[in-house]
Amino acid sequence: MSGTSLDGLDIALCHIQGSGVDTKLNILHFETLPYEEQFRTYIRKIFAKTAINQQDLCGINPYVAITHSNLVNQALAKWGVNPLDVDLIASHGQTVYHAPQILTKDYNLPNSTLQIGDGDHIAVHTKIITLSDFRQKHIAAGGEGAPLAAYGDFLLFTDMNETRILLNIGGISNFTFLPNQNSALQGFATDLGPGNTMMNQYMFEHFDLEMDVNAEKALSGKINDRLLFHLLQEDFLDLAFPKTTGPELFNLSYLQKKLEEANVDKLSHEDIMATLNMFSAKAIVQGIRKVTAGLENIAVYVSGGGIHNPLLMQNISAELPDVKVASIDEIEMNPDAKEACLFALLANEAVAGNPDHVSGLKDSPAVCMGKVSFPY
Ligand SMILES: CC(=O)N[C@@H]1[C@@H](O[C@H](C)C(=O)O)[C@H](O)[C@@H](COP(=O)(O)O)O[C@@H]1O
Repeated sequence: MSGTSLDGLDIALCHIQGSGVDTKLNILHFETLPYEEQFRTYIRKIFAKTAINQQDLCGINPYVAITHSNLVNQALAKWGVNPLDVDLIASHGQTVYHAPQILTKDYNLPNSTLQIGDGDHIAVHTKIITLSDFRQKHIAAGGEGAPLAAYGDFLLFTDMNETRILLNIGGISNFTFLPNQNSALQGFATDLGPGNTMMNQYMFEHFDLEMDVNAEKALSGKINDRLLFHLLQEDFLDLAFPKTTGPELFNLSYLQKKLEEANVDKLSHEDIMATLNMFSAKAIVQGIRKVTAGLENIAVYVSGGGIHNPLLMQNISAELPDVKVASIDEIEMNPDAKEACLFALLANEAVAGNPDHVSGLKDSPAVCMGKVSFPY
């Protein structure tokens, strides 16, 4: 899995038995192998941009696949695993544009999303059968191509008594709502708004750093309430669930527009980072509050890069004093590995499962996803 933050490729070697609610998934190895600067520079040329050079897009598609193959081969060598012992690769690829109609407002064109890193190249370079391009069938069957985490979350983490919110804070934040098994409610998943993406973009632009490590910058700044108020004025945040978004909306132009609307000047970079941090927390908490009203025995289990931002986690917990907020570690899943594992599970469902397994989910079409590429 490679997400919006462009930090590296998340590689999970999973041993899977069974399918559907009987799936048993064990993580044998997990590692995030960092990207080199050249890779990030190429992706940034086309990532979430409306105008790009087509020759770049054409070449970056196999380049992503070859880079990912090399990283997978490196990981297997490091773990002492023979590629012939690996049944399948599930490759999410790299999202370069995510365009639901709510973003484009062009209703002649369907919802769309584009993940590059061609599966045939991965199969040939790793000699492992590869499933890729998971999001297209979700759209073909009526969805927005995301969040796909719903499927794995539903199969692996539904609990008898506890109502669970599985919150993933990547570049964009999303959650899967999993009512307990005795509830008449149905589970579903939705994006919420920015996770780390605006903070990361700001750090890159002004400090030439990939992220605000340990929230150092945000912790030394002061929240500007006017800017925060304007950041929160966005139609997307008020739309009904489910909905999806990306850095196509939540980016530095968005921040610039809000700075002008708020008419504040002389904010330090640190103040802006403190405000962006609270903006992500509030967008997340507002989303959670919409589903928790009137419910008891709720736990929020967090995964994704955001869990390493102490201020973000503190801001979220402080706004949810009546709800248990914990790392997804607590229900025996590595918070960094979760999304990679979920794609392994999707691939398992495609080859051994049944679309009916996920028919209990609301607003997530009951389909098996992924396209098959053979090495020879
Ligand atoms: C359209 C798209 O690509 N969405 C992904 C989003 O997909 C998850 C698996 C989903 O569909 O349920 C992911 O959570 C996030 C993680 O980002 P990173 O933590 O890797 O930065 O990136 C992107 O928004």
